[in-house]
Amino acid sequence: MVFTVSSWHRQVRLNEDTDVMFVQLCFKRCSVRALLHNVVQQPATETSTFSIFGRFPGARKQTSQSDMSKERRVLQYVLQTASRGDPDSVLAAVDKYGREKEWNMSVGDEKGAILDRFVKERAPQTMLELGTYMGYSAVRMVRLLPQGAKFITVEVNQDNAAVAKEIIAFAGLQDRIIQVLAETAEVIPQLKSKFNVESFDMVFIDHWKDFYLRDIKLLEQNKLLRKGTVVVADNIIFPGAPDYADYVRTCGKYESTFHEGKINGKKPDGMEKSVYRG
Ligand SMILES: C[S@@+](CC[C@H](N)C(=O)[O-])C[C@H]1O[C@@H](n2cnc3c(N)ncnc32)[C@H](O)[C@@H]1O
Ligand SMILES: [Mg+2]
Repeated sequence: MVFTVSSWHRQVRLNEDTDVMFVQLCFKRCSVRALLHNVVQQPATETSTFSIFGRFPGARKQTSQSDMSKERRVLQYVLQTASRGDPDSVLAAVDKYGREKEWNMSVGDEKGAILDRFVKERAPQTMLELGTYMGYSAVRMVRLLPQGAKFITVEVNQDNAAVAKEIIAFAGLQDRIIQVLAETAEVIPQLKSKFNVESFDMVFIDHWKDFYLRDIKLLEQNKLLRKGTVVVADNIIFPGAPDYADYVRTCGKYESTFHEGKINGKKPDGMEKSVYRG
């Protein structure tokens, strides 16, 4: 059996013979016990993908509030405190929960405001997001898109995608967002044929940081970028995507600039805006 273990910035494959110390080295902030706990909970399929930070399909049933995943607790808070059909109130609720109760890896309001500016400036008719998570950034961007714009967001974790679906519907944006449950490398080559897009005016990259470089190259190879496409990548400083930042700044294909913004008002981070030269 082969397992894929992922955190929010790294993914490794392992099998029964993999040295646990190797896995722990790959995930410095995670205890071996946490990793093994998740390995033994996996159903015995040939290949399994799971996150060390979430609950997995087929894992224990949630029987109480404290047993719920963090993402489900955020969803519950949104449903209880935001106003149905009001995207701004949904964003405010996710931000408030993150600040006052439990942090989550949504882009947040400080970097979100920078993202808002980029979306307004570009006014994309076609947009792709890599990494939906709970749908916060999708709601954030789609509320500013011109009517009739096509917005596709890709997520590999089905629990996250399910929470995002409910948050997006509560915000009233279910008819304006195409949610795709897939691994980005698998779906990028199929975007043209399956979703009838020629290329994207804007792309937001915010999935596992090790995949940024692989996936921007895939977007280039599949001719999904064109002259003027704005590619925005989050978490350039923390957890960091140094190989990606180096590529967009030095390969000559992009006009690239860094935009600073903190995580939760504290931790230094920022986004890279790279305009494809075509
Ligand atoms: C940082 S979160 C995205 C946050 C979201 N953009 C927001 O700001 O609201 C990263 C998400 O990317 C997903 N992900 C990671 N690698 C992926 C891949 N290769 N394909 C699809 N989704 C992936 C994770 O499951 C996680 O939900
Ligand atoms: Mg991010």
